[in-house]
Amino acid sequence: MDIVFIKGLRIETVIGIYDWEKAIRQPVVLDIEMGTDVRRGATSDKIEDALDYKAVSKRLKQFVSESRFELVETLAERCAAIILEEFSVPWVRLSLNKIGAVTDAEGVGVIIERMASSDSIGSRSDAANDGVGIADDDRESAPSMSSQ
Ligand SMILES: Nc1nc2c(c(=O)[nH]1)N=C([C@H](O)[C@@H](O)CO)CN2
Repeated sequence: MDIVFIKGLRIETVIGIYDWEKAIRQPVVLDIEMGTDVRRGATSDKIEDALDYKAVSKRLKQFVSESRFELVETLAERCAAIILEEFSVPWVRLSLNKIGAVTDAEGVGVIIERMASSDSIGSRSDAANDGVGIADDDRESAPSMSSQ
């Protein structure tokens, strides 16, 4: 199996077990590996035949930034479920790092590995690759190299 990955996806969210944490937004960083077969996309050279890491990133940014959970475990499980179900990924490994949560630690969090249930494999949903909700970040032209 091949892997499409997303590394260092930083998203602000409401997360934590303490009352003060429920009143602020904190960053979490996701590292994701998604099992796939890249040969179809490599053969056609078309994004329709590939697992679109940008579409996955966009969906997770939307979900995580709007979510409110106490445990990193819960947020990680929900993100993995979105990847498996909405993008027809058969296997995912997801690391969720709550950076800054523990003084003197680079990060804390969870790493989970999940597989899709056998009846959902192969039933790719529309959300996976239909370009839903294209935002400014989804421009087809190259981003400006200007620093302003
Ligand atoms: N296994 C976990 N342990 C802890 C969590 C968590 O989500 N999972 N959360 C906290 C607090 O919210 C902490 O991050 C605040 O600094 C403590 N332990």
